[in-house]
Amino acid sequence: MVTRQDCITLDERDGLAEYRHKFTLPEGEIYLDGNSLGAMPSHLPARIQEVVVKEWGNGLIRSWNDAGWIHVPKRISAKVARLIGANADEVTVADSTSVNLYKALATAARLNPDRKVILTELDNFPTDLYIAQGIAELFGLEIRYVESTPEAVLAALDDSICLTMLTHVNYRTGAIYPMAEITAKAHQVGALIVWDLAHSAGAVEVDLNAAEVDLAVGCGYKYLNGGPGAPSFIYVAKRHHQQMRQPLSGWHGHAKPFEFVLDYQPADGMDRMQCGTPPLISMLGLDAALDVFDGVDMHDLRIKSMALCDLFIKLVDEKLSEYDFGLASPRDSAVRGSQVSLTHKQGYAIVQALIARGITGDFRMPNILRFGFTPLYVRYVDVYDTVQAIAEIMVKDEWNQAQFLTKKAVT
Ligand SMILES: Cc1ncc(COP(=O)(O)O)c(C=O)c1O
Ligand SMILES: Nc1c(O)cccc1C(=O)C[C@H](N)C(=O)O
Repeated sequence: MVTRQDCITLDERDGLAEYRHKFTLPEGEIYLDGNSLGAMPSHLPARIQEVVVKEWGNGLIRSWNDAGWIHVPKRISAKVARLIGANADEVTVADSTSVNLYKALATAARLNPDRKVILTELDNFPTDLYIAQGIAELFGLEIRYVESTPEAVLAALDDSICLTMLTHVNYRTGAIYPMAEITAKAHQVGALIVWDLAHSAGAVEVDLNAAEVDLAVGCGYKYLNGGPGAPSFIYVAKRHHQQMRQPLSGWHGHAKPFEFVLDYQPADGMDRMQCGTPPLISMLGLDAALDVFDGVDMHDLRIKSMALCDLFIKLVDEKLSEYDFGLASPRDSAVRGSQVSLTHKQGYAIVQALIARGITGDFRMPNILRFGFTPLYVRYVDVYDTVQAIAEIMVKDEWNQAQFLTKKAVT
């Protein structure tokens, strides 16, 4: 049996423990939803204040040059690139994940014009599917949906596929696809691949270059902690840069934006993936947030992430065996991201009861209780206290109250 003291000891020995102090979390709260919205790095308010008051308020339009605003996307891109195994000139930060998916899918479709099928997975995150549906309509493509398993995806890859779009770490279960194997098979049949790294970047080790990935997108406000609605990133392998054309041909993606010429002429490299004026306040928030990763070895982070998740599963086995919980995530940490999802028919109410106790996870339809373990700020003792709290909620039927049973509009 794992004791609370065992967990405290693990925290004392944790090489990443000091990083928790770089975040501001509400006193007494256990936050297990960094896979949806990352926690706030403590230095962010001062930096945002400086951006607003000094750079905007005082520097006004001059700050594009004086404060270097014009170079911000490039600076951030280099920080993101390190976390996903890419070169700095293969990444740019702009827009939302949905918009970057739109650009990525359209770019891939144009790079492979003779093929007619987008291959994707049934349990992909809805925005990915909706964007693919929009692209399919525009380009006259067909979408083929397969079950969200590596086997189903590998079996469906044939020479009709134009592009494959998959989310590397499944948002509901946390299952990880074998990126290199699937990418290699896609290439064998002449298809391109677009990976969504929303639940991977900053949470698991990703090596886009080693896997020879064509395109990828990812989110700035989850494990990268950039703040609500922080811009996202897009990656395109260097070998596609010459031919790539994205459809959102805005002036920030123009070769000479300040010459104000009549015709669109795409900029070289990833600048081409820009569209309009970047949301600077948000961008600079992400820029500052990424500094938290300075000195973090992604391998160490992954080891802690796996240990937190394994501990959670072990404690669930020990303390919750009589309450009809299921495990929706893989038991094998090698194929599981930085989250663990349980199933329970009263999942929604149990999550609400936990939130009322100051422990934030979330609920995903139809019956999934989702717990994200962000290794930079979640402690082993938090894992213990969470499972202990679930056990108490079950023993006392604490979930069975009107305010926990009524679904909220946004969760
Ligand atoms: C896999 C995945 N892709 C994309 C998104 C979000 O995209 P956007 O930031 O455009 O809302 C999410 C979560 O919101 C997600 O889980
Ligand atoms: N992006 C979100 C939002 O605008 C509102 C509420 C939640 C979110 C999320 O990020 C959800 C998240 N991507 C998920 O994995 O379910």
